This record gives sequence, structure tokens and C-alpha cells, in this order.
Amino acid sequence: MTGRLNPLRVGRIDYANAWPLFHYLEDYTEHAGIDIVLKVPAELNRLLREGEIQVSAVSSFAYGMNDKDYVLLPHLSVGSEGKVNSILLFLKQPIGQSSPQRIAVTTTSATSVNLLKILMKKYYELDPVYEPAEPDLDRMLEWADGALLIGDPAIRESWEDKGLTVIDLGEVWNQWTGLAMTYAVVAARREAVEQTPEAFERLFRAFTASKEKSVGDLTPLIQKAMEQLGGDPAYWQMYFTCLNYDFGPKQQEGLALYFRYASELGLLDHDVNLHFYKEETLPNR
Ligand SMILES: C=C(O[C@@H]1C=C(C(=O)O)C=C[C@H]1O)C(=O)O
Repeated sequence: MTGRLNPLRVGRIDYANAWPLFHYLEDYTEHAGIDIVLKVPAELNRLLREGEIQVSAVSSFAYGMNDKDYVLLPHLSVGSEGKVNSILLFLKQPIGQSSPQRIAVTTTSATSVNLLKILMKKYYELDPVYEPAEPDLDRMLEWADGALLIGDPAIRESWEDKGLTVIDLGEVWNQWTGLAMTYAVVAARREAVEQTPEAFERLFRAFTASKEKSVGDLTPLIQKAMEQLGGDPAYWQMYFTCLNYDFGPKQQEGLALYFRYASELGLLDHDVNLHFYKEETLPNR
């Protein structure tokens, strides 16, 4: 044996936005050594924190809360520089006409709920009350002035015409700051990486290969998206192209500003450092 006692439990976000990271992952790990746990982001955030899974695509905000216990797998993320198309605030009235007092926020998110709070406070200079709710737009708007949805439910609602004002949080963030925004990162529990470094190296290579193959030819993902979620090829081509799966200096700069604002507003109680599992032994990092 190679020091790999148990399969690594790997959290996979159950939304189309993360497909490129995962679509070929099991092919590249040869279906050995990993168990995939498919959940919405908030569930994965909890499972990783509790050590029920060792590595996961999680909300970037969840990494920020636990940066001392986690390390990042380099070059992997879900983000956008501009429109994200699936992190949407649906409002009954445009903000210029009437300020929302109560906003229902999906229980599935961590990054976007806090991004909304940052944008409301600092960009729109508004202070609504936020109430967590199951991601069901019609029910949310029975009692709220606006509702935040993410992922596939946001995509489905963006195809309906309910006479609502729709705000794309990735677009507002980019117009305001000029920067990219990163919604999810791939994080591992530090002690798990230390216990089985070879298993993580294999997993990291498989993630990178899955991402490159997915982005290199979107056709299979577009086909799957149409079968599972509807829409047409042009929509999905646009959707996967607006998203970005790298985590280079540009993405890190945007996320660092997000974390700074989150700390300023008391959404995080400490400053966040980005630790990468491979580079962390290098000096001056
Ligand atoms: C792009 C998206 O980003 C997701 C948003 C998340 C959050 O708000 O916590 C978490 C994971 C991301 O995959 C989306 O939901 O559509």
C-alpha cells in the first residue's frame, strides 16, 4: 500500500457552475482512492469543517472562516470577472424606486450572502434585514422584498419572466471594484494533507486535468447541462465561458479585497491568509 489507508472523501458542489472541476475527476483518479460527496455549498462547508470530508470545493467565505485549519489546492476556483449569471438578487422593485427592507437569502450559500451584504452596505449604502430561506423564489417573495438565489435554481429563475428586477452580483462587484470575484475554492483539511500527501498530489493532478479537459472542449458539459437543466447550447456556452476556474493573481486580488471588506463589516472576525498546500514551505509566503 502507498500510505493511502482510506479513500479520501471529496466534496463536490451539486451545481453546474462547478462541473468543469469535477466532470472528469474520477476518470483521472481511475475511480480509485476517492469517494465523492455531492451536496450544495453550505452543506459541504459544514462537512469539511467537521472533518466528515477531507477536501472539497467550498464557499470561499468558508475558507476565510477556517483558513488556519485549511490549505488551498492551487489554480482551482469557481469565479468570474463580471457577470456570473447564477448569483442573482431578484427584487420586486428596482433599487432606485424603493429600498428593499427584507431580503430572503438562500440557505445554500456562504460567499454570495456575504457578498450581498458587502454590496448593500458599501456600494448601495442600504441596510436591509437578511433572512435565510430555502431556495424557492415564489415562496421567498411572499414575505420578502427581494431574494438571493445561487446555482441551478438561480439559472432556472433567470429564464422566467416574473417582472422582477434581476441583479447579477458578479457584475456589480466587477463594475464597482474593477476586480474578479471568486465564489468557491478547493480546500483541504491541513492534517489530512499532512497524513497522506501522495493521495493529495494525485487528487490535485486529477482536478487540474479535469479542469483543463473540460475547459478545452465544453461540448460534453453543454450537452449534459441541456439534458439535466434545459436551455440551449448558446446559453451554456456563454455560462461556462463567463465562469473562470483559475486561481491566479487576478482572482486572488479580488478575493483578498472581498475578505478585507468582510472583516471591516464584522462578517469575519480575523484577517484571512491564503495558504496553498504546495507552496507553503517556500520562504516569504
Ligand atoms: C457561481 C456560483 O458560485 C457558488 C457560490 C457559492 C456561495 O455563494 O457560497 C459557493 C460555491 C460556488 O460554486 C453559483 O452559485 O452559481
